[in-house]
Amino acid sequence: MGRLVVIEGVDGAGKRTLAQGLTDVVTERGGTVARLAFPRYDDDVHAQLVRDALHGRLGGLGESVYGMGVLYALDRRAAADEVRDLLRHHDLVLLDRYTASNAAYGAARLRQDADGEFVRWVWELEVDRFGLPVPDAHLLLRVPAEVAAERAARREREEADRARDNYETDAGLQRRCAAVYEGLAERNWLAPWRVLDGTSTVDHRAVVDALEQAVAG
Ligand SMILES: Nc1ncnc2c1ncn2[C@@H]1O[C@H](COP(=O)(O)OP(=O)(O)OP(=O)(O)O)[C@@H](O)[C@H]1O
Ligand SMILES: Cc1cn([C@H]2C[C@H](O)[C@@H](COP(=O)(O)O)O2)c(=O)[nH]c1=O
Repeated sequence: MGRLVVIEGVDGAGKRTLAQGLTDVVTERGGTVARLAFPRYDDDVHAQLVRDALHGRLGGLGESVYGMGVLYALDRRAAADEVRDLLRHHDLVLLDRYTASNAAYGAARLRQDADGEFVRWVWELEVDRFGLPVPDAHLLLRVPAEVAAERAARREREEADRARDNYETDAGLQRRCAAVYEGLAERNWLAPWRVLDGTSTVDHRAVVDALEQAVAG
């Protein structure tokens, strides 16, 4: 049975880049890695509705924090069997965002913290009610919101189809979200958290070593 590891962080923190770096190290060492990124815009109708809402195309739905939370969660619910199957066939299943993203962004939108009602609701919905696979570990890429925003803006200029959405252009939301993530990590919410400094080059070998030790220990 493989390990389920989730990468979290604000928009532009470098999650996709970290996922690729960790994948390279694990495969170099002979292991197998499967990756998913949530929302699954290419595969799931709930994720496609999320995208519409994030770009202001679903009327008032995007305003509803709980409504958005349900759509994100339904995308994961639809992926749950696939995640379980991937865990049976790979050493590492690496997720770019998962349940903690819902907790962090929703709480930040409602100006709550990691002990707030919204974070509890996400756990009740996604873990207790939907029975989603629980991660073995979270990796939080800690990056000042300004740095992440600059990276996201640069990526928007450089890559086609990467126009920033309503969350990505909201600097206050990104700052509050970074604070909620810190609270989730302090509490080891849902699973253990390891915080990585995303402002400099991440040592991918050291991260994989630490994950392997955590599994062995
Ligand atoms: N450690 C780093 N130092 C400098 N630039 C980085 C670093 N990691 C990623 N970047 C750059 O920052 C930009 C955003 O990175 P990436 O796409 O990995 O972020 P992300 O967290 O997956 O973003 P999003 O959540 O918005 O999809 C990219 O242009 C990437 O090359
Ligand atoms: C999975 C998930 C994501 N979000 C937020 C985080 C981002 O701002 C957007 C879209 O994600 P992307 O990585 O930029 O494609 O949605 C969320 O609030 N809840 C979630 O479960």
